[in-house]
Amino acid sequence: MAKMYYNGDANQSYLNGKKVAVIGYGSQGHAHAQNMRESGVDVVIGLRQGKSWEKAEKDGFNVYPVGEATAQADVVMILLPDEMQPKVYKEEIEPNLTNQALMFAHGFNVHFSQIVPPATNDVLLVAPKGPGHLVRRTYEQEAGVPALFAIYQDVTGKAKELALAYAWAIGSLRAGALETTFKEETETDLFGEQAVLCGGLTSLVKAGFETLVEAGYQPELAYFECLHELKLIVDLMYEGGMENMRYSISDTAQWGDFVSGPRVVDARVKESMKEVLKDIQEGRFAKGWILENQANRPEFNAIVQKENSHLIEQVGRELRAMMPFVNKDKKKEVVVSATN
Ligand SMILES: NC(=O)C1=CN([C@@H]2O[C@H](COP(=O)(O)OP(=O)(O)OC[C@H]3O[C@@H](n4cnc5c(N)ncnc54)[C@H](OP(=O)(O)O)[C@@H]3O)[C@@H](O)[C@H]2O)C=CC1
Ligand SMILES: CC(=O)[C@](C)(O)C(=O)O
Repeated sequence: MAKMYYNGDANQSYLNGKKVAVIGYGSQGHAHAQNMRESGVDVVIGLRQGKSWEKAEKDGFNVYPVGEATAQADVVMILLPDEMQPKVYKEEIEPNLTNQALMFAHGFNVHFSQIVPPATNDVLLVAPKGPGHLVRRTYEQEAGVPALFAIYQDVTGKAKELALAYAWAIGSLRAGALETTFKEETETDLFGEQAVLCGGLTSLVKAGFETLVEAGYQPELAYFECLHELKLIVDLMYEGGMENMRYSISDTAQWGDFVSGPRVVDARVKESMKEVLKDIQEGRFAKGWILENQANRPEFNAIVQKENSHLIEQVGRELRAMMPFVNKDKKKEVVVSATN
């Protein structure tokens, strides 16, 4: 087993007296900034004028243009959208670099040479293995999201100490951190989000939903069966593996799992996964994503429109509106129709 790092492995005072500039205040940025502040770290935010700037100010942070935040910091954590990073780095971060440590939460731009850091600075990543809003929510629950960390360049000899102190400050060492490389983090993160977590899962859920609806079953029933219940099943796997989930479901469901699962996700699926991984490893995915953004996202925007109008999304919106507890973190007034 690889070595996992936990709270006791970090020099928790390493960031004392140091200023961390979090560049970006979105999914990851708001979580890192708020968690670090509560861990006693001096945090400033680097942004452009806009909704994030207003939100960060409302959350009590000192917000500066990216260059100014970079210039005053000892550590710069870039939490901008991957496709925005090269331009902002070139125009606003690089000109303000002296000896700051440069940090990322995903290795994409360094690994695919969209950002070439100076040889004079520590360069590292701390990548929580989970959505930013859960990095924040679990921190508040005295828990944390596990993270990967990688050292790309260690000029000071302190890069690993910084990585562990940072992972501690955002709460990830409560769950554990694993050392990796920029290449391994980038390739596995892209693969996981494409073939399993997001791409694979949404395709499977939609296929299941469409199969039931096309066979004449009620869309609401198909939603509950193929999407809503998924969280309940995955929660059991999260808590105790597939064994725990299988313990909790019926033996009928377990038998169905064993005899039908491999028919749905058969050998062809694994072959497709290997092709997806190869596209990532050989840079074809990265090239396509970079070009899509350079062309101002024609395909991306069209697919978003199509996906959001899928029947499963329409049905889901209606059902979730009647289940405000589903989004307990979002304040929703319960609209109780006269017919309820
Ligand atoms: N989302 C996740 O859960 C995870 C993300 N990551 C990585 O974290 C990094 C950040 O991703 P994520 O948090 O999802 O990003 P988001 O899209 O959620 O947030 C991006 C932030 O950057 C700001 N921003 C965008 N463009 C600019 C600009 N030109 N100048 C200044 N600020 C700008 C946005 O502000 P504005 O309001 O102005 O648009 C926003 O605050 C990425 O490298 C990603 O791969 C890693 C693990 C998980
Ligand atoms: C949440 C996460 O880690 C992802 C799916 O890789 C991402 O949002 O980049």
